[in-house]
Amino acid sequence: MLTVAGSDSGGGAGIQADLKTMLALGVHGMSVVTAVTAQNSLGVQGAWELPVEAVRAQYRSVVDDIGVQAVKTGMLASVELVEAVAELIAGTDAPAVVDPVGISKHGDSLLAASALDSVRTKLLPAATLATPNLDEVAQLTGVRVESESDLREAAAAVLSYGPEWVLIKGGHLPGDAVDLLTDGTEEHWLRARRHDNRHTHGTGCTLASAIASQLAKGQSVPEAVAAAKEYVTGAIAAGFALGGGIGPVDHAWALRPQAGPGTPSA
Ligand SMILES: Nc1ncnc2c1ncn2[C@@H]1O[C@H](COP(=O)(O)OP(=O)(O)O)[C@@H](O)[C@H]1O
Ligand SMILES: Cc1ncc(COP(=O)(O)OP(=O)(O)O)c(N)n1
Repeated sequence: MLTVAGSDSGGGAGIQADLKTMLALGVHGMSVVTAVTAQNSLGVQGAWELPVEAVRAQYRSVVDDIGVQAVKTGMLASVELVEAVAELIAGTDAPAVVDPVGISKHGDSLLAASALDSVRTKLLPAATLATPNLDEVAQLTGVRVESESDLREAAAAVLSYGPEWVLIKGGHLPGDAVDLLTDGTEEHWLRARRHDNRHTHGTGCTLASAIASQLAKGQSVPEAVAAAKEYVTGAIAAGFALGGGIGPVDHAWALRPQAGPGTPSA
């Protein structure tokens, strides 16, 4: 499986979260790095994009020789990278999970405002599944979700840009962690108990790469999302208290059920 995303030096989100998730779920992980961030549990201290040429070359190297069963996209940073990646995934015969990463949990921008229109008109139409969080829904569609009852309106607004499926992540709402998956016909509500654990850095990347990993194994979109929700919920429950701020989820939780949550060493 292939992730096209930014690097998080702290290892909680981005490429690092994606590769750990793929390993935990038993698929071969490959990566196209779009940007490098200096990032830790306190926030993003710096970000540098790679040239479009470097992103295209990484993608072609992997796809033309090894092949891919599923692609996941994350931080794309700029108009140029969004448009190049949209073209690459549209030309690849594999399901694409698009996580339209806009802003980190700490409020740091990971996408230029000027790129929003390209996300709407080029990237989302190339997606098998888009997985926006509530801030990204607001940025992309103007719909402000304040409760579970607004999730349908948000899903319809995102679907109008052309992805086959959308998963609206309600993780930022109070109460249970409820997400809505729909293709405009079928509706699947995914509900998990909210874990009162502040160490949730990387939840969105982890969920999207878990979904793509399950798609790579041949599951349908609803099956892949259900399995991925279970994986991310376990990873949040076991989250690590690393650093002085918001620590990462525990990507390896399912590999060491005996160890119990929250006992890692950096
Ligand atoms: N505290 C929590 N307990 C359980 N599940 C959560 C919690 N926070 C988020 N989730 C779930 O984690 C997944 C990622 O959602 P979210 O955190 O909203 O994404 P993002 O990282 O993109 O902001 C969703 O399935 C959401 O419901
Ligand atoms: C390099 C990089 N990519 C994406 C994100 C956002 O990740 P996400 O899973 O949404 O987690 P939070 O930032 O919300 O904790 C990132 N931070 N860095």
